[in-house]
Amino acid sequence: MRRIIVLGSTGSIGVQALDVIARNPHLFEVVGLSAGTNREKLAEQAAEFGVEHTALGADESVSLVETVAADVVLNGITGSVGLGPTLAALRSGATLALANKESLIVGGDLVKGLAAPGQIVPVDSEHSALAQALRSGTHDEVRRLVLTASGGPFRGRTRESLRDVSPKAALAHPTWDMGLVVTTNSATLVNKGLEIIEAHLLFDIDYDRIDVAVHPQSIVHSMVEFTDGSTLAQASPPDMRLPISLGLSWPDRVPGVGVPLDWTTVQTWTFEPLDDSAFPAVGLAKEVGRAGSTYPAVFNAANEQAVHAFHEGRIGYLDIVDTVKAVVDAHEPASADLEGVLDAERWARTQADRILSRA
Ligand SMILES: NC(=O)C1=CN([C@@H]2O[C@H](COP(=O)(O)OP(=O)(O)OC[C@H]3O[C@@H](n4cnc5c(N)ncnc54)[C@H](OP(=O)(O)O)[C@@H]3O)[C@@H](O)[C@H]2O)C=CC1
Ligand SMILES: CC(=O)[C@@H](O)[C@H](O)COP(=O)(O)O
Ligand SMILES: [Mn+2]
Repeated sequence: MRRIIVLGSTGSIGVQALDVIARNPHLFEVVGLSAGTNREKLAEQAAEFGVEHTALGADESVSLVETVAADVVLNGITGSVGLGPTLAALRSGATLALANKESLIVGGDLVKGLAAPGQIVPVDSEHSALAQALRSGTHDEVRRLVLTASGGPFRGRTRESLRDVSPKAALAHPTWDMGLVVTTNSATLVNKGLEIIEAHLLFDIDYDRIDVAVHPQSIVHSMVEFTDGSTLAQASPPDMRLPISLGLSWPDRVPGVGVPLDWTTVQTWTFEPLDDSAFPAVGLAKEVGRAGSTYPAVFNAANEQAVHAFHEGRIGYLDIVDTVKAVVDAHEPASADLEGVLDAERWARTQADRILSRA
């Protein structure tokens, strides 16, 4: 029986994690829950799962992780505000089931330096797929990683045709039902950029050997190409409960958690290259990842500001990545210790807000 803390329990990842747990009471027990502001839903969940310890906000989430003993902390918080809870989870010695990719990306070596080997289990679907495929070979046998991308709701469009797209259109993800920020990031392809940095940090593969293939069906969740020319892909219908369950029970699988593919009906899986001119965020993220230091934190923080401005109707879709690029270009890297990262984030948010107010 594993004791689980679910951070961000009221969100898309959190609710699906509780569904997995509710269906497998012989495997998991919830010992702590946290949310941002949604006190009512948090209280309902605590009552349903008989949980004594709850927290609201990032600071209380840190205290929760520090005071409640758990085997696994699932970080399903959205945004880089999840950094403190990620660091606390690693310090606690629990396994960190990581959906909150932002904390790894902004924390970089800081997060990696705290993590024992195998302590971080990725929940992001692509990285879960890679982790599963990587069980089949050694690090030296890996030639490259290929992350699949759905392409988002604007796949096939030119940059100019995207100038006036609405927030509602950006939230119409073709294959996944997720929270507002990650869904918007899928529409700009910033999500795939963040995921390249996440893959580099998790699996120690250099950026030249991490590629993206657009796969609109979101059935193949990513692939590992090995040195002998063999490629292993992980495939399953798009349902986050599978990678979430692996995050909670790694290295074991939870029987029945997902519905397998149906091989008795005709289906077509397609793959195509990414259009870098319409979606420059992936190339920019690779540059940022290569530059390292405080650049990834700045990239992410500027994006978070821009995404919120877009949904408040203050800027257009194209302004999101244009703003991120302008902030990254203006950044002077600093030491990437915790203070340095937090300073760089504050600087990036202020800088982004200045640019956004003129957009
Ligand atoms: N949803 C998905 O399918 C996938 C998500 N991810 C990643 O998982 C993470 C969560 O995404 P998702 O579930 O979609 O997001 P949601 O917006 O649906 O949920 C976010 C959760 O974080 C909580 N939260 C927000 N701010 C704080 C804070 N300051 N302190 C504590 N909790 C906070 C929210 O609480 P409240 O309800 O009170 O606001 C909510 O529970 C993101 O990093 C995302 O990129 C990765 C792959 C797939
Ligand atoms: C489900 C998941 O892992 C998301 O991060 C997903 O990858 C988003 O889809 P895109 O491929 O459109 O970014
Ligand atoms: Mn993903």
